[in-house]
Amino acid sequence: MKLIEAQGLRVSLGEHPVLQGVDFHVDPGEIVTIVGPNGSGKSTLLRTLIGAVKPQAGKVTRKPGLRLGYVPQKLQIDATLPLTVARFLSLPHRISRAEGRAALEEAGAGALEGRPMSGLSGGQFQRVLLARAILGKPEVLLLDEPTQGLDQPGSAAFYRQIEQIRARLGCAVVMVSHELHVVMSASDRVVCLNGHVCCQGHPETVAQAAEYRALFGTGTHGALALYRHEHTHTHDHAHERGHDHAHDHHHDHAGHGH
Ligand SMILES: Nc1ncnc2c1ncn2[C@@H]1O[C@H](COP(=O)(O)OP(=O)(O)OP(=O)(O)O)[C@@H](O)[C@H]1O
Repeated sequence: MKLIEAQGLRVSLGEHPVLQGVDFHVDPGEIVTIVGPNGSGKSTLLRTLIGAVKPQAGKVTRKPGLRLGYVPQKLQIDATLPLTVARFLSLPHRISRAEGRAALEEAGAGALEGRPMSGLSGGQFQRVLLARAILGKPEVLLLDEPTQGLDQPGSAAFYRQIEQIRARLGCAVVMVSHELHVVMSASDRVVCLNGHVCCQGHPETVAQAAEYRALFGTGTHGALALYRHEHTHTHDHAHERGHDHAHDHHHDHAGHGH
């Protein structure tokens, strides 16, 4: 059974049509990444999936009793509220110190326990929200641009943490990300959104798709270079005729840059 299934979504915000004819689903345990240009409706899709935005047409079906963990891109909290990270985690359900620590550790925010919420950076804040989401033992974890502001090694480390969380909880993960290079290798499925679903599938398939290339160009170093690279590897040992060929392509693309 699918954890979440959306069919024919149409969402307008104010006068602005944001999503049209969007179908989307989440299977148990999979990592799905939503990519797309700025303003393409990625955050709106996540918010519609969790029920925070009502679609004008279409419907979202969630498995009855589904446990969701949602980490928004931003969340306003009152800066004058004296609230430590540990206290924030035990609202509204009390948790033990050990549970709080373990969740922070798992979210990559181990050192933040005693810090005031109001003093956290955007990235630290999201880690704390992730820790809070983990405490709810979600079946689906939805993350809106969780690697924003991280450098490349930082994001790669973050994706490894997400995979560990998935392995331990067995949860599905739906993420929005701009970081094509890292995303492509960390996802089971990529959905490319631009108001509608342009293309979707296995990361490699999407990276090669004409619709994806039209949006992101062929200068997405990582995404394409990564796969060229893997491709040459498989041929390295095989000593096939195709080897030089693949190798040439690799340089070709790297050379084209943007
Ligand atoms: N409350 C709102 N009222 C009117 N328009 C809105 C509202 N919220 C978002 N929008 C518009 O809807 C469109 C989609 O926004 P959304 O945040 O879903 O895009 P996104 O793909 O997540 O963008 P980004 O990559 O920049 O985060 C944008 O053009 C945005 O300006």
